[in-house]
Amino acid sequence: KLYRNFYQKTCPRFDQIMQDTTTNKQINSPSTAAATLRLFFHDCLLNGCDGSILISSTAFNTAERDADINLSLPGDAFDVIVRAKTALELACPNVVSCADILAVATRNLVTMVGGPYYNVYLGRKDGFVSKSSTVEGNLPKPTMNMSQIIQIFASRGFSVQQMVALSGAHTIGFSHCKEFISGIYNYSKVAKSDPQYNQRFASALQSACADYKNNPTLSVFNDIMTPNKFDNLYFQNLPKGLALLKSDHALNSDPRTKPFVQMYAADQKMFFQAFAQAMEKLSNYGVKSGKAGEIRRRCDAIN
Ligand code: HEM
Ligand SMILES: [Ca+2]
Ligand SMILES: [Ca+2]
Repeated sequence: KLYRNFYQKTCPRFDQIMQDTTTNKQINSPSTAAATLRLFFHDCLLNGCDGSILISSTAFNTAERDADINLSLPGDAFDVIVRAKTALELACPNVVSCADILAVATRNLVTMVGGPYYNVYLGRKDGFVSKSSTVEGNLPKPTMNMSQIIQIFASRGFSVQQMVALSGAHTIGFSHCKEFISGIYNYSKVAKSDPQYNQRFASALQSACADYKNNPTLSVFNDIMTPNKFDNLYFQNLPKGLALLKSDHALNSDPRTKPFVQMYAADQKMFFQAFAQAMEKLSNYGVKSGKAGEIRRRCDAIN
């Protein structure tokens, strides 16, 4: 259903325009890569990779992006999509879908910050449905237990190993204090084999988040070692007690996921291969073709 050179005839400058737009945006706003990767993940898990996350609410419909969990999706991620769409509409009107733009922008940005390249096949149509009421339970939350998280991925055909590889996305970007605040005060000292928060890390987080109730924008890097570089340091941090979210910690303590954490911590090449494969699979998940979708004129509204 998807093709490597889908826009070759209809929009020959597609690749170039995508490359220019993502590069400019990332240079001017370095948080764009992580923002867009999370946006893409949240798009694909609901209704497949169909740009449903890009739709704005109207008087008649509260859209996915206004569900609680999506309110923290940064404006920079939406902005890079709007910029690419604007440039593409000038070059080849009514041809390129917002879903394709989001998939390619994500790949370009991941590669730009040091991550692996993977192929993104093209020809996705944009979906007609985006409802905030369908979001709950369909996206992982740090408070879920590992069985719940595994189930969210398994129901979409992703193995435990692929879920762990995809979680390596937390090698870039940040989390708001409210996402991990409960863990940094009542963390317990446990056996060396299963460290929870490193004590100094927990105190640093406590001071970084001291004022979070007054200032809900306070946030901390997901990977304190190399926050802006896509690498395997996220996995190396976990056994050291330097994971930020409860769900990150859990990857290293649950026997189902720990072997993969160890593997990717030891070997960045294996992580990159697994991540690239899993991202290619995610990019194809639930894509729409034919009458099941459309080419949106604006990414934030159904035609
Ligand atoms: C495994 C279960 C997962 C859970 C529980 C989880 C949860 C979270 C939470 C709570 C945040 C912080 C959001 C904020 O405060 O703004 C976050 C950030 C992020 N997540 Fe996940 N996530 C998971 C998996 C994934 C996957 C599979 C990807 C992508 C393939 C991903 C990509 C990201 C990125 C890139 C950020 C940083 C966003 C930014 O800097 O703007 N996450 N995640
Ligand atoms: Ca979607
Ligand atoms: Ca990193």
